[in-house]
Formats: sequence, C-alpha cells, structure tokens
Amino acid sequence: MIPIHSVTSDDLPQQINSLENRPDKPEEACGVFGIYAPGEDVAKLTYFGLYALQHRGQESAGIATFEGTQVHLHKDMGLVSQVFNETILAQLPGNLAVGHNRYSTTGSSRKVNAQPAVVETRLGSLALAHNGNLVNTVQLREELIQSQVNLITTTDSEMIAYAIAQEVNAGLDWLEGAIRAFHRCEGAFSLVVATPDGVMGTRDPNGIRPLVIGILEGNPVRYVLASETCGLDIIGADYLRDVEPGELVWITEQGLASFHWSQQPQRKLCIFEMIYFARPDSLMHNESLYSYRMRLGRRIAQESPVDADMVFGVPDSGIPAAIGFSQVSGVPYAEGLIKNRYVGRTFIQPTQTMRESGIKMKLNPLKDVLFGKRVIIVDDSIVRGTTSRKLVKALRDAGAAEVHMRISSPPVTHPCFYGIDTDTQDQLIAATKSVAEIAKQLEVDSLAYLSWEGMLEETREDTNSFCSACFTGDYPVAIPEQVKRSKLILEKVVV
Ligand SMILES: O=P(O)(O)OC[C@H]1O[C@H](OP(=O)(O)OP(=O)(O)O)[C@H](O)[C@@H]1O
Ligand SMILES: NC(=O)CC[C@H](N)C(=O)O
Ligand code: SF4
Ligand SMILES: [Mg+2]
Repeated sequence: MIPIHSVTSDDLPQQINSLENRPDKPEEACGVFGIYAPGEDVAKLTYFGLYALQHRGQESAGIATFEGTQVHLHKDMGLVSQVFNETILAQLPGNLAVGHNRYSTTGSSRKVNAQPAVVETRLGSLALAHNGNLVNTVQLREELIQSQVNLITTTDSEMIAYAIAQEVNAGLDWLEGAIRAFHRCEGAFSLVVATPDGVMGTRDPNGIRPLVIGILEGNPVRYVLASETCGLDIIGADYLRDVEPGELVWITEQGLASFHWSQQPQRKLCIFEMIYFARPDSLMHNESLYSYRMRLGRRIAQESPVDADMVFGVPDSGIPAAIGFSQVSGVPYAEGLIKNRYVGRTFIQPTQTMRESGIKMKLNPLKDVLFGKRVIIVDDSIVRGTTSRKLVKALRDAGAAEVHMRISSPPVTHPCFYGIDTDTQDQLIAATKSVAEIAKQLEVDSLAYLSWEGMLEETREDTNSFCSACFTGDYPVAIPEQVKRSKLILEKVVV
C-alpha cells in the first residue's frame, strides 16, 4: 500500500506527449472505472471493471477507495492481475471507488505517474482517473505554477486534479470547483473523480473518449461509470446511458444528478474507438462494435472486391470485418492465422528487433490451409505497416499463391493528440506513400482501404459526430503550435 502522495519529482523534465519507448502501432487509450455502492466490496468490483478494460492500457493500474473521509490508494506498474491480489484488495475498504488502467500519453511511464492521482483540498482528498489527453498542458501548467500550486510532474491528468483542488480551495464546492476546472482544460478528457461525498464522471465538450453509466440493481440502486460497457457487464451492471459531451454526473447518497457545464457541446467521438480500440463486445450507439466492424467488412467487399479462395482476418481486431467481407463477397471465411492467446493485444515492442520477432511470436500461419491458395487478409488498420509487412511475408512463406489485403479503415495520415499514440507523422506509412506504393512495399498482389465515407456512413449515425482527424488532419479541438510541431513534422502528406 502506498500512502496518499503528492507526486515526487523523479520524472522531470518531460516533453509534452513524450515519445520515448513507444511501440510501432496504435496503443490503447486508458481505461477508467468508478462506483458508488455503499455496502458492496467496491475495490473488488473496481478490480473486475479494470480487468475487463485491460485492453485500454497495460502500463500501470490503480484503485482509490473512500471510507468516509479516509482515502485508500494502491497503484503500481503492470497489468491489473499483477498489481492487485486478494490481500491488497482487502486493504481498500470503502463506499465508493475509482480505478485506472494507463497507457501514457503525457508524462512518462513510471509508477509515480500511475493513476488515480490523489490530491488534498480543504474539503478532503480527491482521487482522479483520466482517459484522454489535454492539448493545453503548457498553458495549464503555467497557470497552476503561477498560482503557487506545487506541481511536480507533467502528467496532464494530475494537472486536472490540481486545477479542481485549486478551485475548491478558493472557496467553491466540489461541483462548482470541478466545473470551473473543466473549463480550463482543452482536449480530450473522460474523467472519474472520487471525493468523500460522492463520485463524479464527466466528458469533455466534444466527448472524444467514451464514458458510460451503469446501474447495479438493489435498494437503493447503485451507479457505476466505465470507459466501455464491457466494464459494466463483468460486474452484472446494466447499461443506463452514455455520459454526454460536456456533462457532469454526480453520484451521491441522493442518487445521480446531472449538470451540463459546456455552452457548446458537440459529438466528436473518436472513430478509432469504434474501428479498433474498444472491445468488440462493448456497445456504442446501442449496438456492439462487433456488428459495426462486420459492416465495415461488408462495405469494403462492395467497394473493393477481389476474387480469391479464402478470406480471413488478422487476429483479433481484423476478424469481424473479415466475416463481413466473406458474407458479401461469397469468398469462404477460413482461419489462416492462429494467434498465441498468451501474447497480449498490444505486445510492447520497444525495439525494432523485438517488434519483428513480436509479430512472429503472436501470429502463426496455418501452412496446410494456405498452401497454393489465393488469400484475402483483412485488418482494421495499418499504422506503420510493421504488422502487415511481416504478415504478408509469413503468408508467402507458408505457400499462399496470391495475397490480397483489405483494410477496414482509411489510410492513417495524421497523428492523434487526444489520448492515442499513433506516433510522429513520418512514422505513419500512409503519410508519405500512396496506396500503390504501400502495396509495393508490403509485396501484396492488391491492397485497398475502406473509404472515409464508408467508415462514417456505416456508423448509421450523423457522420459529423465523430473525430476522424488521423485520417484527415481535421482536428476538432485546435492544437497549439508548439504541441503540433512535436508530431506533425512533415511538410507534405500524401492524400
Ligand atoms: O501497422 P502497424 O503499425 O503494425 O499497426 C496496426 C496493427 O496493430 C493493431 O493490432 P494489434 O497488434 O494491436 O492487435 P489486436 O488486433 O490483437 O488488437 C491493428 O489491428 C493492426 O493489426
Ligand atoms: N491514454 C490516455 O488516456 C492517457 C491519459 C493521460 N494523458 C496519461 O498520460 O496518463
Ligand atoms: S485523431 Fe484519430 S485516434 Fe485521435 S481521437 Fe481523432 S479519430 Fe481518434
Ligand atoms: Mg489488430
């Protein structure tokens, strides 16, 4: 158990959107979970919630519980199953809790930067867990320092916690203080915040990252917040609704109260959540992402048909689209690759050698199935192209006669600043190469990406209600020049 901390200085200096030790593929955004359930084992329920949200961040995990005014906190580097055990969970009593799985986007990947961030205020402690990434970190940090806030790290999440504390210490209550602080933040933030009085959940005015509300039946009903509905399912909570962009929900012994704090809310959910990041069994817009991803496969089969003997998906995230492709094209669906189930979704690959061998460790072609066949492989995205390049070679080595590749999203040409690390622009294969050049480099017989319109229309929602900036460069929240320059480093991008 670690004591309530005021974070120490061992990770200074940091650059904004620190890029060191990044793997070569899109990483998950963080996972957050919150619960108000007096009488229940809130730590254990949070543990299960985080377990279901593990795919959103695998660097560190943490849980903070409140027992009256007393906060209990445990966090460390590693997976949820490595950070917690029965003994540790038993030392986290309380009526309410928040938890976090981290993939770092601002501030290095170190224990000191693990979340929840706990800070003290005149009304007691607050514990905050954040999914997303602020773009005005430099300005916010400056403001906080100038107002004598003793900031020690550069994690954007901790700055939000200190901004709330600052407003509360200036005399505001929890709600007013939090709302004042949210107005000072720009970028992406889905937050859960625990206080001695209750749990808050909010989304930024664009609702870039998801956050859902669930209820645990009982008398009285208990409320749960989670990044995705799979975090509700695992504890038997029913999905109630999404937290709206620019909405604050405040869960206390009085129940759930809602406040709309933004004057200009709009829907700009990250489309990458839908095509890749979130779990396929999670619901978005009242349907599973599995169904949406299958439609993407159907759509690309219509847009870019090709004749072949079999079609299969790149495990895991390419599979639903491959099934959809098969349904429309009539090309039989088969298993051409077997994934080692003990290799995580995002096998962290800090060096090129490890990246290359990582793919080999993760995916193995079925030689007897592939030999002499014309195959179509479907994946959800190509970012740097490392996976595709290795895979195509492995399929050819296994004896495939033809290899056709279909990607169920458009080419990734721009980096993300809102909580997903898609690397600097020069690392994105489609930023510098045309589709024909990529096909040549990957050594495929044909390559086609889904159209941008197709990706958005298949959501069956208003096509303006998504962020798709990594495909277009059209960022819904303006990126300050200094931050832009850290990742947008190419003069000319291929479109
Ligand atoms: O072009 P690249 O830079 O190689 O990145 C893109 C690849 O990475 C992701 O899969 P991931 O390995 O995370 O696995 P999953 O499908 O098991 O989630 C994605 O689904 C692509 O396969
Ligand atoms: N991926 C995320 O959501 C990261 C949250 C936060 N920016 C951090 O670095 O911890
Ligand atoms: S830039 Fe791409 S990954 Fe980032 S929030 Fe927008 S759609 Fe998602
Ligand atoms: Mg994948």
